[in-house]
Amino acid sequence: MVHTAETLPTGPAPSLRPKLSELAAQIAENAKLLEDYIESHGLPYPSFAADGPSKFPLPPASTPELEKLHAARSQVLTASKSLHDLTAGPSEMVQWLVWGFNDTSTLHVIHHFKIPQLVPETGDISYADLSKQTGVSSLKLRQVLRYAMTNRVFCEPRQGYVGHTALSLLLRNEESPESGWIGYNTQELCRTAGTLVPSLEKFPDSEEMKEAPWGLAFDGQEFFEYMDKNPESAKRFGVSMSLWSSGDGLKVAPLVTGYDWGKLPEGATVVDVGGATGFVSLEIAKAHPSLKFIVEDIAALSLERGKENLAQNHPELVERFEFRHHDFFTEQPVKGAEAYLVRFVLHDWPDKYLRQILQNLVPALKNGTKVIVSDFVLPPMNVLLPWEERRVRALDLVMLKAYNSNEREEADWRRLFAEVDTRLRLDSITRPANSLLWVMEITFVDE
Ligand SMILES: C[S@@+](CC[C@H](N)C(=O)[O-])C[C@H]1O[C@@H](n2cnc3c(N)ncnc32)[C@H](O)[C@@H]1O
Repeated sequence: MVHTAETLPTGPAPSLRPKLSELAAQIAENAKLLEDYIESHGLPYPSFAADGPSKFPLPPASTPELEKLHAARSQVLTASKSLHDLTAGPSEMVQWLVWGFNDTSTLHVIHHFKIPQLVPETGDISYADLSKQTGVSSLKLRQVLRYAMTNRVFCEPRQGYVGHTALSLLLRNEESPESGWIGYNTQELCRTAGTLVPSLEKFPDSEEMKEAPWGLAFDGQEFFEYMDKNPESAKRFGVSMSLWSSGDGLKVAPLVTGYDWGKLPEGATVVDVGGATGFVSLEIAKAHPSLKFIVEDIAALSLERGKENLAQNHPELVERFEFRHHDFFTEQPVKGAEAYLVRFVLHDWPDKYLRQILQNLVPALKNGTKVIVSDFVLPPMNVLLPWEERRVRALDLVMLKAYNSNEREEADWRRLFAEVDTRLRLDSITRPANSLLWVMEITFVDE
């Protein structure tokens, strides 16, 4: 039986006629809830100042109030955006919407000239001194930084001097996920802003990565090809991704507990297709001592790192792991394993390639084999709160820009599995608690 963990009602579209006072009341009510929790638990109070917390303080995952507080926070974010937009009015909104590139380009300057590293952790520095150290005129620096300050990136504690805020301080460490995120977006992904229209115009139906906005921005190089040739960019991309995985989104834990691995037979082998360093399999292995794993990837470096990590940090697991170079666009070489895990891989690929990846698994499957796909399942429009909706739609848009791909709704997944092979039976599609990724269990039925 196919079931969804969450009933996703296609709710009414968010009101197009909200009332200012009702939005304000919603904000007040939910903000009070959050504030009371923070104060009564002695958590650091949110602040723009450099000594403020780097994240909005929420309790740890096991706290019973967590869901309520998450919801309150989403309500505040959603209602305050509505209140802001409604009060700005359509004409003024147009001006700001299209100026979003000012936000990105000022961050680009800040990252490029290493301003966060030049501004002292405490205290401040004059524009003149920043100019000496960067070679950029202090007038121009002031123009850029004062705009960025309207986004809480740096502050001017006294006229002509720049100091850190909680946000800019996060960028002081060049290795931080936030710095990586800015580097990747301002130097790479941002270029697709200029190539989206040409890609849609020249290649309206294309499923080829080289014809995606990314390909057009990088002389026909596909995303993965580019990353292969630019290891520094690849590293930065990897670091920036941990911004998502360290949040509640892409953690491995929900897959470990959210799928019943115990139903696999004693001693079963799980093939982790596109498994990178095998970090996902590693967590499953710790919780399920009878399972064995074969981690496959095309990236030799990832496999090497995975092997090293296992030998150094988990020698007791080495016997249960194998690492193999495998291109998933060729036939699966490990035949007859009990399960094939494809986690966070398929969403990168347009339908045509997604089908090829799965088709290459089919010759290896035997009756009863499980194919476990863990990936995004896009909710229909208007199910999520608008704030969350925006986050999800942004991800979907990035799939288009980088890969000519898209996030899929439940109906898309069903269609795709059926197109690959009618013997692939989708048994369940569930979203583990606290996870952005869903888990789809498919059984190969060949009777
Ligand atoms: C987004 S990562 C997902 C990694 C991991 N499964 C996870 O859950 O985070 C996609 C992985 O697919 C691998 N990959 C890309 N193209 C591949 C190919 N043709 N064959 C095998 N692996 C490939 C990449 O090297 C990368 O490790």
